[in-house]
Amino acid sequence: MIRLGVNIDHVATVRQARRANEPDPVAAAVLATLGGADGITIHLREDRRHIQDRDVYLLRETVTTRLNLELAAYDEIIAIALKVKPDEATLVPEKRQELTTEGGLDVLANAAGVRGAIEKLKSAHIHVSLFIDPDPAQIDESVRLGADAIEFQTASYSEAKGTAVQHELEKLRAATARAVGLGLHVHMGHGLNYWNVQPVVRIPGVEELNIGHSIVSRAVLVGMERAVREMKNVMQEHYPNPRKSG
Ligand SMILES: CC(=O)[C@@H](O)[C@H](O)COP(=O)(O)O
Ligand SMILES: NCC(=O)COP(=O)(O)O
Repeated sequence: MIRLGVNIDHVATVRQARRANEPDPVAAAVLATLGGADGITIHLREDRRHIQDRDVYLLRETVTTRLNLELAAYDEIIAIALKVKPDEATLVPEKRQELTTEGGLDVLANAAGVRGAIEKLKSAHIHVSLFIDPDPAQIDESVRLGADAIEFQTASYSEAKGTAVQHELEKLRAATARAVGLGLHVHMGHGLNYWNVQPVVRIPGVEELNIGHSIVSRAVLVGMERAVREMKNVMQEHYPNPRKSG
């Protein structure tokens, strides 16, 4: 079965709306875990618009599953990662002016910086993933740079309309097959929700999905534990079961 990493960034977005102390992402992580989350994902942005340094340190102490820290390759943030030692670090692109992450990290254009970041993180025995487009050249370079895993950005798929949806799904299927063939662990994330996740869990070779905004949006209405449980149920219901296929 595919693991679910719950991204709790936007619990912190609600807190930061008033620069208050609640809702606490640490409490959200406990509830997400009770709901069946296989890991917790957080994005410590350079502009600290949501997750704060304090959240990262406390979550390292309290997360009992896997802590995945998303970060851009800024020296300051890498230094925090080396201190905190998350189970996994996912290198992502980042721009202050963006509303949310836009596309995948261009590991070809940023090879030197990405290689340096990977070397530092792996020297601290942190599993490294690269958040990239489902593109053969990006996959091949990720292998050359020494990544343990890649996370295909699914924004292009989640924002697709009409016939483009199947085209984007096919890109994800082909990219996953290529990456698995090259020995990479394959994750996916960005813009996945309770409906568009269904075809994604049927892609052979995907090991983990990182889902945040749609789960937090549901959690605002029904609570985090139930929102995560419902996502796990959708993933399990649509995951290909060899026994079912007869
Ligand atoms: C990399 C990615 O797609 C998300 O995990 C990331 O966290 C998005 O950034 P925001 O959560 O700040 O929108
Ligand atoms: N890397 C994707 C992630 O962690 C969550 O993205 P989203 O579901 O908040 O769009």
